[in-house]
Amino acid sequence: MENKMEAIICSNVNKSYGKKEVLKNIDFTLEKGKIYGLIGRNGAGKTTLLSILSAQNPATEGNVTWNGEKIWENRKALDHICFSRELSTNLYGSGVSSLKVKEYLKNASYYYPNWDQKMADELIEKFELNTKQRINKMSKGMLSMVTIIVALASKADFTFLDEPVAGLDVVMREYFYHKLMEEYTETGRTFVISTHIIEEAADLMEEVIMIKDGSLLLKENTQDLLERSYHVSGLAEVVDQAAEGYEKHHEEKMGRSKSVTILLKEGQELPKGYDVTIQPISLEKLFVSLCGLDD
Ligand SMILES: Nc1ncnc2c1ncn2[C@@H]1O[C@H](COP(=O)(O)OP(=O)(O)OP(=O)(O)O)[C@@H](O)[C@H]1O
Repeated sequence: MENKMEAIICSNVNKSYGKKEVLKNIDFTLEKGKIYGLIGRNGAGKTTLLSILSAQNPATEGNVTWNGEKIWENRKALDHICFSRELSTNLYGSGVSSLKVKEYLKNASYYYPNWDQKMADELIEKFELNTKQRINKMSKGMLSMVTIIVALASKADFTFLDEPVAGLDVVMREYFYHKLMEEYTETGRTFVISTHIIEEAADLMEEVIMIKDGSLLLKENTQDLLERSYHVSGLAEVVDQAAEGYEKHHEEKMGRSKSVTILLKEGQELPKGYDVTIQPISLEKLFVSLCGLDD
């Protein structure tokens, strides 16, 4: 199949609600054929960003383009973009919550031009969903299943999922990760997945997009990022000497001991010759170091 997928470019996007700036100068490119992990603390701006990237919400300033075209009110561009929003049982006023699952999926099938009913049916069966059930009678995990079905069956080139595994049990989470990888490998679609369960999904993320207080903290290949991130611990004064000149985060003192996370810059090597312990760090720990309470 001809690969027609192109990049989505987010240029200097700002979003304010009244005086509150929720997104500040977000500037990045989503390349075709990648799985991105979008991580940030509660309220960091992840959902707002995804809603702007899919033209469900207007930016206050800045632009989002697909294949060079602005996506806002652009049906052609939006045919290639799916943001399967988190459902809840009390979507007041939207009319969605009183729909039966099959009605909700039917609507989605009309909206997405490449809708794959076979895939939707397969997922419904695996998730053991009763499609006659109304959205407002479903459990949190079941609601996640419905949003996953819409995302995968949409076949959209750029597909965004907002905390897709919220409420799913571990068996279903594993199944979702497996299905996502399978779909990604077969089609080369682009996925952006926000999640708070970082470690579980870390292996899936080719790139990490980290948002902190509405700003883009980093966007980097996951492997590269982890290969330059280390935890240094030992006697406080020795750690201070060893970490001199490095980008430091999340310094923690415990009596005479201390630990710090360092991020190597390009060409920088690990400290040598100091009596300290230097260990690689997990993505989750790195996230806490960069976005945690103490920094
Ligand atoms: N419609 C709105 N009106 C006013 N403020 C809003 C609105 N939607 C979001 N916000 C605010 O924008 C900020 C970012 O919210 P957003 O939902 O994008 O964060 P998030 O990173 O997805 O959080 P979480 O991980 O908790 O889901 C929050 O401070 C939130 O209160």
